[in-house]
Amino acid sequence: MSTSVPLIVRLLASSVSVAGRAGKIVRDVMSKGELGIVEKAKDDYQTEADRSAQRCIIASLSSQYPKINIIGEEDNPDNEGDVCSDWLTIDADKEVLCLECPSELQGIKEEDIVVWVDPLDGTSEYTQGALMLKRDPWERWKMYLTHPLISIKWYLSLLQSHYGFLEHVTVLIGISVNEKPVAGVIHQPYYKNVGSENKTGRTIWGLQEIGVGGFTPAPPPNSLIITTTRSHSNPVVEKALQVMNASQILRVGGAGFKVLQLLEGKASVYVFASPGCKKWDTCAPEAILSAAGGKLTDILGHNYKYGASEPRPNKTGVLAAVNADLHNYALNRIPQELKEKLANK
Ligand SMILES: Nc1ncnc2c1ncn2[C@@H]1O[C@H](COP(=O)(O)O)[C@@H](O)[C@H]1OP(=O)(O)O
Ligand SMILES: [Mg+2]
Repeated sequence: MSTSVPLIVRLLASSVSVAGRAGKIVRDVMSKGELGIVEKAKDDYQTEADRSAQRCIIASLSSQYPKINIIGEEDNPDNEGDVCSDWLTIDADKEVLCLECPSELQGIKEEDIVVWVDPLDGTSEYTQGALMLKRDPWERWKMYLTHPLISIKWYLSLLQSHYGFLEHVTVLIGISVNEKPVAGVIHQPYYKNVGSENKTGRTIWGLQEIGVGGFTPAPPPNSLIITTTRSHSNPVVEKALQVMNASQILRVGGAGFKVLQLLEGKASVYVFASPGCKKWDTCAPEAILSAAGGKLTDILGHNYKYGASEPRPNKTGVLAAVNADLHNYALNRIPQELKEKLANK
């Protein structure tokens, strides 16, 4: 790859390619059927796909950009296994390589960059999707036949919803400079491909001042549709949803997938009034959403910082919207008392 291409553009192009490779690892681990699930903390799981996809991304990026600080969700002593040679990806997306470099980012050096990697956002949805994919079709029918109270319609919708969970899974690579997310990649390994011939997923990228690519963003819905967690709710999260006066609430997995819903016009605001998300969950989604004209902050309206020494947890939740007006609307609806509760946790 030519070094005459500005660093940030090269890094984004490399991240697009390696995210696709990591997505293939995520699918391969699922196909082999041995997920190797470990509970890292309460309700916080890790699988072989998280571990291998992270090793692929970090080894590939650090071999090309040795001075960049790369921080991954699965950075821990249990994740120091070998990196297969065919995981090492030094390709760079050709379309991204042709992008103009934003003026503010022209002179930056590797040392100024921190990359936040979530190799598999939506681990709970990945493991639940696996449950239905793995089960032998005959076992499934036996389950139906031996439970006469389960109607065929109910059974089919259960199957559908479990398959659907896999679309919530994403690979996230967020690029920050001077503590601010400036570029990012969201790769969806199972985009419209469960049971179909398309086995490549899709990759969406964003770059500050330039915009987003990989798909065309859609305008927001006409009424207020909120997207939020399906697996990490609690009474404070529910209270913050209630006050929004929304016409519909979508409950889906993963920070990456929720931001995709905003960009695709399926929802207009993402509300999560709880700790739980970490810097690697929000860096790439925030960069892409901002490049598309949206805004992502905590529930108090403050920006998260993405310097290497920042604490990993996003303790004061997530509030994101497709534009500043909707963000402001949602911010004003959240009661002061709820904001204080989160700030003092
Ligand atoms: N309580 C929690 N414990 C662990 N991870 C959480 C928690 N809440 C949120 N997350 C992370 O933030 C993402 C978005 O949250 P949610 O799906 O609940 O909206 C999750 O996919 C998960 O990332 P990951 O799947 O990478 O561990
Ligand atoms: Mg995550």
